[in-house]
Amino acid sequence: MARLLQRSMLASPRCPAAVPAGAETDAAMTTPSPSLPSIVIATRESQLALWQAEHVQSLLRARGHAVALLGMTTRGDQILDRTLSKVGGKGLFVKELEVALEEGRADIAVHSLKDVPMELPQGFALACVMEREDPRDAFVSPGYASLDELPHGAVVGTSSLRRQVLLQALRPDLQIEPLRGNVQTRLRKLNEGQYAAIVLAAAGLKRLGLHERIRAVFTPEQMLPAAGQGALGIEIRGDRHDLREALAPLAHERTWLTVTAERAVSRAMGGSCSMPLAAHGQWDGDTLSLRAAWGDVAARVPLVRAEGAAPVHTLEQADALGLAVAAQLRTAGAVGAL
Ligand SMILES: NCc1[nH]cc(CCC(=O)O)c1CC(=O)O
Repeated sequence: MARLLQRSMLASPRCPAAVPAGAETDAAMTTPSPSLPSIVIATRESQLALWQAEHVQSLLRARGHAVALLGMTTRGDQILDRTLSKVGGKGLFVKELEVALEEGRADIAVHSLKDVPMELPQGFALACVMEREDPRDAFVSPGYASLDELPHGAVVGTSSLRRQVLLQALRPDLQIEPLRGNVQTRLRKLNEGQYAAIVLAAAGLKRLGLHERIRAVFTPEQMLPAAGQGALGIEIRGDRHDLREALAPLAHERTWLTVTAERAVSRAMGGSCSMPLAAHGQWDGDTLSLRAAWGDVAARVPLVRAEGAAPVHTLEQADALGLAVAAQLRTAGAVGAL
């Protein structure tokens, strides 16, 4: 299912940040230039996906491109009753968008990198990675200010295996219950009283203007983020060289290097959302420090952790750091899927 979205349908008063200051008001900059490619963005229709697509739309418009959105529903949006890891994982949110790129109905797809499989299918490429939002996880609860305040045995909602094992490591007494759906659906279920607290990515809440729902953010020491969390990636068909130039100004080099290292850990471990895996990079000058954690929900294996650091200037160096940290994880007892 796909349809071209009208501007009026997308008006989202909750997300003023979707329009960078000055971008839409400067008529000279937003008048499409006939010499630049016009661009159709394929997007899911959750509020977060729309925010992200509109964000890219406004950045490209500010550079003189005519940009339209093509809204579509993916399998991942339809299957809401089962844990994603059981029904096919990350690819579920991207496949339909790739078909639109393949058929030329759209030119680019904007993704939360966290949801993008480590290896893109043949014929597709990541044209750029954009500046990262807050990569941390957020504690959201109407009744409690932090994880420490939760009473013994409290019910916490998350369907992420990573969050599940990391929460269990912090508080073995908690009862972790599945929680699916887009950000708004998850908040509604929390409001309905099914959970004492839930854990969500801070980035999604901030993008949707829902900062005030965040009671506490977990430090990476407490809850190591997922590879790519908080970063957006733009996917194109590999043969669309005409678009690479248009998208290059949207790239954020530091973020790209960081998430390349993080994603290399996932790739080396055969990571999918059926494997609890965290990978998070932080900079100290030109040195990238990369930490990773692996766990096994069923076997209740204690968490395996590894870390490494190296000066990183190229994507190859970032990738090598990720592979080295993955190798350490395996030495320490982590079992990859490959
Ligand atoms: N799996 C769903 C998903 N994909 C990306 C985000 C948040 C935004 C981001 O990480 O960029 C979320 C929601 C969440 O994990 O709370």
